[in-house]
Amino acid sequence: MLLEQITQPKDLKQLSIEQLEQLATETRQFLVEKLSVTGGHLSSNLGVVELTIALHYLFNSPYDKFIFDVGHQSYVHKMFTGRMDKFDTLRKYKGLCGFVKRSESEHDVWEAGHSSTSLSAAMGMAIARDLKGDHNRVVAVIGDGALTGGMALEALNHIGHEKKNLIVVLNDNEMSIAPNVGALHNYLGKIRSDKHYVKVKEEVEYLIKKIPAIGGTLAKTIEKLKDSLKYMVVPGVLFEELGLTYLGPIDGHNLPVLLETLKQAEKVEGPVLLHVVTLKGKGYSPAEADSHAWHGASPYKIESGQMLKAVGPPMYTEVFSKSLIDLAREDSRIVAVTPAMPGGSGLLKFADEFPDRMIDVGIAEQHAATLCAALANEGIKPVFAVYSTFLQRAYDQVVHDICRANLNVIFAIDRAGFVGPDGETHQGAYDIAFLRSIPNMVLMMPKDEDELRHMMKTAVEYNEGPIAVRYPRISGLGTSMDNPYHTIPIGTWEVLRPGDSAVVLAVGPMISLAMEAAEQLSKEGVQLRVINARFIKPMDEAMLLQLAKDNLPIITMEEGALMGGFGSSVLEYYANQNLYGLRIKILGIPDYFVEHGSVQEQRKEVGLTSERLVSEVKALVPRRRQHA
Ligand SMILES: Cc1ncc(C[n+]2csc(CCOP(=O)(O)OP(=O)(O)O)c2C)c(N)n1
Ligand SMILES: CC(=O)[C@@H](O)[C@H](O)COP(=O)(O)O
Ligand SMILES: [Mg+2]
Repeated sequence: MLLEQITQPKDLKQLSIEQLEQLATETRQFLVEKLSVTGGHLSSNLGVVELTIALHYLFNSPYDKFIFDVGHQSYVHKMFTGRMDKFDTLRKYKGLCGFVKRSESEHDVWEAGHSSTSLSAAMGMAIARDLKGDHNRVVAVIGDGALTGGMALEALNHIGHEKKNLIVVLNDNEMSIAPNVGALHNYLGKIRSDKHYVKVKEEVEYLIKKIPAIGGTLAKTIEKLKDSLKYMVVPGVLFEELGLTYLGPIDGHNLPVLLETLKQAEKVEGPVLLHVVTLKGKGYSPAEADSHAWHGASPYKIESGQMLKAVGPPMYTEVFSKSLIDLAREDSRIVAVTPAMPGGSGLLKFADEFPDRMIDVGIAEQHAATLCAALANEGIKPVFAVYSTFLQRAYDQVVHDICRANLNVIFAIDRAGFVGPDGETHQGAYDIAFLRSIPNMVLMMPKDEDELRHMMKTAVEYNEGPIAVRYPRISGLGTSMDNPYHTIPIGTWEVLRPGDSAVVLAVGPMISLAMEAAEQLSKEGVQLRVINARFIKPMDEAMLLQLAKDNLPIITMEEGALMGGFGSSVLEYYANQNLYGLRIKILGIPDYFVEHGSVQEQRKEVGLTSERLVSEVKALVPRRRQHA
């Protein structure tokens, strides 16, 4: 096994081309075996095996800097940089991160998780290199999906202008998570598949070489035409026009061609874009057949390709999906908008039933947000389906185009709270803090999957401006969902369990933990009142004032950043009401980035547990009341 010989990139350099090809085969076997147990981004990594081998074979990481866009396709890079023995801990608590991670290796020079940042990073590193008088190469690997992200186009604009030496490897597998979309995708498709380009390009290049032999005025004319002739047939003319030298398209699985073209790229003065065509999922037939399903794979049986899905109540995403379809059947104004996450956001069935009312804009959250604003402006009822963490990308559009204009946009914010294996770059930790401070925004979170249905109904019926419902990346509680849809009065909380020793204002999945704690405390004579603080904004002020009158200790509990979160808004409220002297404790995600692991492990790490709540209540309730 060649793989066992590779502990550092320099070990690759001793191998022959045939051995490198053998190494590629062994690498794929390793990935398929390891990820059958851990899960992870299988199809993307299977697609970049030869590319990653070629980069480490030719260049000298970490002196030469490799930047992986998103970073979900960096497993092969991790294998060749001394971390093969850690793959059993991939995306596990305190184990190997599923994205590039500087603390893991000197070869990990740039972290990501969110898409489309690699070209900006490459440009920054190229400018820094030149300012320092260094001469290392800078190589960004960006996918065709990531290239649809606005940041990538901002960076290309700058790269083409500054003409710094850097290499952009466009890994074009025609897929984002789902099939890629957009004009850029269509353009790349034309280059990839139009044999006309290749044929005519060869003839033109042959002709151009012959010009000097023709001589005379004809040669001069053709010479003048040369550039326009070249541009007519050179694929990638878009990139050439932007100031990059375009090379390709080449087969991204053909090692000799990859090596030859990368060597050619290295000699070019200024920025180069090398267009490599790959197959997402290559080498494992289930992933080749459906690279969308195998983008974020759960553990699976290798032979059958059967993923081991958790059994039990539906994920909140599934409940969102079904309720949206139910509501859209009754209301033709409803349109769903997704920034490249139709599968993860639960919109595939919606798209099947309403193909004209599901809009995938590519990895373009900013565009998606303002598109929704304009749809609402024209009387459509847009549902912006977006992960909490990716909504961060569109913050100005939410403020400037949606909330300021007070437009009826519905935000269906999935992956709100801890997300588990994706870790710190993907935690849905900040949407409470960054949304509640925007005027006109309504923000709610259901206690269970049934309440999510009614919150969707409430959102569709709401016509006073933007309204957001956030829900977590977990299964529901198994509550019945037979109740007919009804609306919930905006800004109303509900008492789920009476109690006169202390009060907990719990948000979303924290309610289950609060009910467990209340049960435990009641055995010790402490009656914890549990309130479903289902509207984060506006809060239920009548209930807040009553709680002040009751003068019981109050604990807030949210799976969101403490800084500026729901608990903060409760503290602000009482301070603004000059209601001092209340005993209030706020529980949430502390002020640091929580790394990958399971949701349960992440909650435990930050103390979002029923046990923690029990101890905090006991600390606040006078001893005499504990035995009442
Ligand atoms: C800002 C942002 N939006 C959405 C995502 C979710 N996401 C992760 S990978 C991916 C698709 C990337 O496609 P591509 O760059 O072509 O890489 P491939 O997996 O095809 O190799 C998406 C949409 C993200 N990581 N960041
Ligand atoms: C790499 C990336 O950003 C996505 O693939 C993300 O990992 C999807 O998350 P879910 O698995 O929660 O859909
Ligand atoms: Mg792709």
